[in-house]
Amino acid sequence: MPINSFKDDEQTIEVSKLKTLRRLLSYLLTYKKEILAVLAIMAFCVFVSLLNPLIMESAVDDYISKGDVIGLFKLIGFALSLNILMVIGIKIRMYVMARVCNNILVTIRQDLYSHIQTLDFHFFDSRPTGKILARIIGDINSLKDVLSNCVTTLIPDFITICAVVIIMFIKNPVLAAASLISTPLMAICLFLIQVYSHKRWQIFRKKSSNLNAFVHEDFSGIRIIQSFTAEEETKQTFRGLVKEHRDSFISAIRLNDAFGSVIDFCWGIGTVMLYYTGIMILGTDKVSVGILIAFGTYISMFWHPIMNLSNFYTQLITNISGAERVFEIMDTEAEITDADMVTDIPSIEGKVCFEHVTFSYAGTTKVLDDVSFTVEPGETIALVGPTGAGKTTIVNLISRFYDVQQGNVYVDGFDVKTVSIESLRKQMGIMTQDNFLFSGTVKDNILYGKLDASDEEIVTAAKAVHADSFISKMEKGYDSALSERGGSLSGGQKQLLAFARTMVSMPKILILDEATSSIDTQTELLVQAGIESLLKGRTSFVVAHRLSTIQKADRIFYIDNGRIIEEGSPADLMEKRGFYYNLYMSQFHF
Ligand SMILES: Nc1ncnc2c1ncn2[C@@H]1O[C@H](COP(=O)(O)OP(=O)(O)OP(=O)(O)O)[C@@H](O)[C@H]1O
Repeated sequence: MPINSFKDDEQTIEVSKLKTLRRLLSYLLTYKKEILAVLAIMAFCVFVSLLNPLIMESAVDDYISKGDVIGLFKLIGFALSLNILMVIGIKIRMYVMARVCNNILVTIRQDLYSHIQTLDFHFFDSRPTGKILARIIGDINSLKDVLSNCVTTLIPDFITICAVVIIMFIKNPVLAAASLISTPLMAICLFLIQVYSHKRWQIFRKKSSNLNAFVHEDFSGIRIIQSFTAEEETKQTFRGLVKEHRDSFISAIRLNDAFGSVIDFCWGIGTVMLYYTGIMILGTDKVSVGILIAFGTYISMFWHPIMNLSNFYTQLITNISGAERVFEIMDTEAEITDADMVTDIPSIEGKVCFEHVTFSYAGTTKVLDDVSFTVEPGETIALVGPTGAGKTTIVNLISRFYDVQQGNVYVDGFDVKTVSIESLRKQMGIMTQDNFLFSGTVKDNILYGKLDASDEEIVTAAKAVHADSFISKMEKGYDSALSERGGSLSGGQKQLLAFARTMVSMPKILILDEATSSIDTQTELLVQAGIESLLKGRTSFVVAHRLSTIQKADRIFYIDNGRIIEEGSPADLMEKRGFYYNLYMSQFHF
């Protein structure tokens, strides 16, 4: 997957608008009863509005012209009652549809969120978080009106148009043909406009997404920006993105305006033709004043729904690209998934074996090249080597965050591709340098390691890694609230808390990827002691640049250029005076 950033527009897959709309509308099926009720109300409203011109015709031709005042008042009373009922019906319809549509948005949002959680690192590596947010929030919001108007506009207006056309042709084909003469012109113009309009709205959504991605990235890194006084540069980038966003909107909205103008123009032609023809043939046996007045109403009853439909269509064109973007992610399949008929890995001992593993992220440059090793249960392995050598990649493959292209990774003799990912990762504890903490209490954060952990287990884990002392000093202890990413804690405290989170899960395999980098030397000694006692008999992989943290490792793998080029106990490697020895000497300046 190519890497996308806020600077690049996302590449979306072209899907037919009809297919997208059908898929969106399928969500309405869950609310059949509500939709049927709304349609029944709408049918009543259409019936009343179609009856109104006939009542008017009758009022003129049957009552006013004959001076029948009582009859006229009765007719008005009847029409008034029907119209009041129609207004009540419209209110109920609006309430029901608002509820249905909001429920559907909740469902789509939940579906999308759940699906994104199943996606693997490849997906998250390839796009900024802000662009994912844009789809979950903005794009889904844009679907509300489309859904609602599909039921309240599309169906009743379509029925109204058909009914009006039929009534007009039944009452007087000549006047009907004159009134509708401009419809073919309208159809051609609207078709041409929509082709360009859809493209422009797609561009607008991509620009919104870029802006979202930038703002998210910018505020996530605001401390860096302020410390390097780079505010002016980021302001300029922001200005550029806002301008692109605005321009793309203006370009798209300009075409939207064209829809209304075309309809107004065609409506005007139809009205002129109706009255011209009507006046020419007025007084002949089939054209009375009442019919001409009724046609005047019918023509607006024909063009009003057309205008509504065109507004709906504009809205559809504007927002369908949001639906396309939402469904595109829903259709994205994780590359790392459980195989068919997968089984859970049983409780493991912790043996890890790499067999001729070759791996690359993008399928081009080899990051690991024919790596083989076996680690026995309970062994502590330190991975050292220059930056970018492939240390993190090795530990990522053990947890199956990526799949190897060649060779195999085994845990307790099970190929990691053949067991369920959940059962595998549940038995591992992974700590990275970026120890992400969530907003919530200290306790909530530790519970992420084991959701059903008791208070006692939480405190034991925290004590084991010496996090208990600083947590107890906090105002509310384990119930103290943390801000986003643990912003209220020091770097070292964040790491100790992340340690406690990992410890509480009692993993059989522990991965510490630069996990002690923010801890001061004094704390590091304490943590080291905690880890040693707690992880006795557990397999652990420690990626470390600070060699002081790995002196008690059973074996050290020196990685360079995706290969293990030196391996042995710390003492053996020191004696060998090879790569590790040189690294050690350079760090401790002997
Ligand atoms: N998600 C990724 N997508 C593409 N390439 C990646 C990704 N992660 C790492 N790489 C590349 O793979 C190579 C190995 O990276 P890795 O993180 O395994 O190195 P490392 O030895 O852990 O480095 P460090 O000590 O600096 O953490 C690097 O060249 C890096 O640029």
